[in-house]
Amino acid sequence: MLQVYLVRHGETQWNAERRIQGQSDSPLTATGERQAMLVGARVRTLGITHVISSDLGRTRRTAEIIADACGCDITFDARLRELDMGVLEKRHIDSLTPEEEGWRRRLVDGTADGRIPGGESMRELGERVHAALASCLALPAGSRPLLVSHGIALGCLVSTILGLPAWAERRLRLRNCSVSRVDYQESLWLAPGWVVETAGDVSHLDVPALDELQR
Ligand SMILES: O=C(O)[C@@H](CO)OP(=O)(O)O
Repeated sequence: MLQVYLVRHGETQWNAERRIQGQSDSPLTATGERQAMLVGARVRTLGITHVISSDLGRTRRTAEIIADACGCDITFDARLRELDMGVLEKRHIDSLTPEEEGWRRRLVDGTADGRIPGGESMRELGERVHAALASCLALPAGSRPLLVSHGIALGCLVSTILGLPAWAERRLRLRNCSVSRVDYQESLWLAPGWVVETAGDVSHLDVPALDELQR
């Protein structure tokens, strides 16, 4: 059975500052670098064969650290990028006007085609992250890939695999450098297709990361 590991990148400067990134970027903090090293130490014995990463800087750096621990090359896939959050990118969460907060809330309150001006809808995000995951099915038999991506992107992926709407991603806390696992099963008896084995495991981190709402 194909097992795919899903890792959110390490803490970044803007995560720590509660600043919206989306497809904008900021570097890992020293904490983020350490988190990535702890993921590497955890997964290096799991037989990871491929590291596939969003091409944004924070995921690239996280993937480099993990791939080094696993002795793998890295493949970059832009479909694993974070949700494009349009005109709100780079903005501090606490600086948003009520109208701007409404744009963000529309993304999480069930409007599949809602979007922040200049940004991407949850429907569009779901389509591309599922396409990226499906690509793992074409890897050689016996492959065990690890995907490095982002909070909303991975939350959307896991939520929709569970049969929840894409916007349920806000109800699933995927902290920095959390490890999730999804398996692809062919069974006719149980639910064929992707199943969630683990979501948001941080037991390998010495200090569980805070997410932007907890800071
Ligand atoms: O883009 C961001 O600001 C956050 C949102 O959750 O995502 P990530 O830090 O995982 O890229």
